[in-house]
Amino acid sequence: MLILNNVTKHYDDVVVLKDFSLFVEKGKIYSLLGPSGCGKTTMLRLITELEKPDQGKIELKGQRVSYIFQEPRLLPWETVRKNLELVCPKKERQKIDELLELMELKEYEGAYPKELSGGMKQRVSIMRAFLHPHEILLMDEPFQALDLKLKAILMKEIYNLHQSIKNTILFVTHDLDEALLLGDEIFVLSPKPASVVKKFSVSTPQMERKSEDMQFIKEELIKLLNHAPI
Ligand SMILES: Nc1ncnc2c1ncn2[C@@H]1O[C@H](COP(=O)(O)OP(=O)(O)OP(=O)(O)O)[C@@H](O)[C@H]1O
Repeated sequence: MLILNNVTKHYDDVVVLKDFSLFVEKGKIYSLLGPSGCGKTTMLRLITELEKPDQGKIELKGQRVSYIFQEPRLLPWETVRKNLELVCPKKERQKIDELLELMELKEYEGAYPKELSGGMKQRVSIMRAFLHPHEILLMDEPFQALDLKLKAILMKEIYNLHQSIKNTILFVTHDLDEALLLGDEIFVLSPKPASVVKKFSVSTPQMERKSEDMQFIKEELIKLLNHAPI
């Protein structure tokens, strides 16, 4: 469980979050859908404790946090394998080989980040986030720079990994289709200062979601977002 209780955060005279509250249950995927600049990244930074709220409280209850950023952020002077080993406890290193196989990057384990394409680097950073011991995974628009095919593959892989370790995922995006494909719960955020405008639960399992089944929620989301263009 993760609770944000009436959190307020401002930078100089800009109020980014005001009385922001969120209740997150263990083991679910939450899509947080909100317009650009509404304060999504700020909220994630507060959860990682990189920043402190001005008011309110964030309760992590001892859970560890892992993070997938918008861009890969790998250590450029280390190989793919070393980038992964650095976050992975020694006794769990066999997982690195399993993941390299799964992500079809085994033959690149000795390569340096500059030798990889953007999509390959983002795959390594996804592996790294899953190898880092955690209960809560924060994903900050991780598919932004990727083409549609790779995005679909990675979303499926992230879902499969989530199913195997049952982590809690907070997935921040401004892409309606991404939010609908991955979330068990979808929270629509207002423009800055962000607040939760509406919540939707999606009961259809992720791998069985077809666009026609999602049409109703999609139309509702579009109506809400039309008041806050994304
Ligand atoms: N360190 C900072 N100092 C000053 N202002 C900041 C800082 N970090 C964020 N902001 C401001 O806070 C607001 C929210 O930024 P944030 O990055 O949290 O939004 P976001 O919803 O993640 O945006 P995007 O979808 O474009 O990534 C923006 O107006 C931004 O300029």
